[in-house]
Amino acid sequence: MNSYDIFKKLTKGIKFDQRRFKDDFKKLGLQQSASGALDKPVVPLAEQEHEPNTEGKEEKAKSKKKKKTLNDKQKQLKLQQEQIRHRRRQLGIQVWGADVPPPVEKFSELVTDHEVNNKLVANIESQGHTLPTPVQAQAWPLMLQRRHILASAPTGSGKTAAFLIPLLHGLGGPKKKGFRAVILSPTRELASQIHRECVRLGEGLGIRAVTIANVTKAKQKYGPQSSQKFDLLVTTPNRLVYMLQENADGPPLSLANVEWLVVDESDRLFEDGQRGFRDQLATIYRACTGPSVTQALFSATFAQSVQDWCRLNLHNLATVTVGLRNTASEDVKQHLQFCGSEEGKLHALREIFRKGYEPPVLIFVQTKERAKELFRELIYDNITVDAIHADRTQKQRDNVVAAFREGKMGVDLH
Ligand SMILES: Nc1ncnc2c1ncn2[C@@H]1O[C@H](COP(=O)(O)OP(=O)(O)OP(=O)(O)O)[C@@H](O)[C@H]1O
Repeated sequence: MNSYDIFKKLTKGIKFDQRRFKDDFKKLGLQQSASGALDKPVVPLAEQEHEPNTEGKEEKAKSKKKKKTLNDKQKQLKLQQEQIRHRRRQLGIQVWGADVPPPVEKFSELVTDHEVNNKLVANIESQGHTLPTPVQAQAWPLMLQRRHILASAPTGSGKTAAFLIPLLHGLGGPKKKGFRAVILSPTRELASQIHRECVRLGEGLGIRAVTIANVTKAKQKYGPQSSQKFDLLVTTPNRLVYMLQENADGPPLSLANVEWLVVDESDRLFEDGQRGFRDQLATIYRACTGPSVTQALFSATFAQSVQDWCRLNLHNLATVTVGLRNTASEDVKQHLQFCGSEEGKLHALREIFRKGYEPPVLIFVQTKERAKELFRELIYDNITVDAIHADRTQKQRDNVVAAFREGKMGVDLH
């Protein structure tokens, strides 16, 4: 026990006048505080470390608390991310790209989390759908953020509504600015189908969606001299390219105000086929001269060439794949029939029909010549069959689709 300890013990509870006993304090090695009250003794630095430093303790506690909050936040974030990954796994969704938002779980989230018009959500619910399909669940939040997207999901997985809902939301309502959204589809029939769906989903929003039935009339209706009272165009690329060809007064149709460009069945449109879709697409992209054009490409299969193009041309692209890449829908039963030769195909087909079949039946062939040939063969087999190909008029094509939809025709050739 040193002198200070002894002094402390002896003077416990007593206050000293430090000014009066200044010399004694000095002798004892005690320090005077500014207030004049007995203070801590001057202790060498080495000893100070052992002194209980309450200020440091507080800071340590604060930083510990801060660290804990940070850790808690990180843990929460990790948990959320794991939950999102789990949900994507459950839905068979794979995503690539930075900061991809979580998939939506319910239609109502579109209203609560993404400020989508109630009417639009009511329109999709009124079709009897209860939950978003996987491609819708992931494409909606992405497109609502105006991200470029490349999505592949099986046939019949609801891709049309996957791009239509964000598009209709983005357009908001009618404006007299001409076309602000363009949807490209490889065939006129598909374009009409998308247009029908668009009208159904957009009911009550006032957005004017049109499709080109006749190019000459369309030039007058949608040209620069028109009222510009239209917002969305659904068309095949070749019709649109025709409408973009310059004449003496400039192009008959302007895409200068386009904000959205959607390519449906993008893998087919990107094929290096005889119809040169790529060149047509390039012409259309060039005509969309607006300051910001969000692009969305949807298809049933995943094509590497399409992804390469998107990565090269679209900033901050998000890629979404539903199911295993390039596998058929699990809802479709498939059967592989070996036919041996070209002629064998017809025999095999006849055998299938002879055994009995349940209409409607759709047969896809490679070329219009093949469609014509097969049509000529089947028409004599007492089968109600018709064909759609590029040599048929729009009226004929529409009639075939109508008869097929109404069940008046058993077999349709494409
Ligand atoms: N959320 C949903 N729940 C149930 N059915 C839906 C939903 N959304 C769309 N559908 C329906 O699924 C069917 C197929 O949709 P859609 O034609 O959009 O598929 P798709 O993926 O575009 O197919 P394809 O690759 O053949 O063009 C339609 O009848 C559509 O009304």
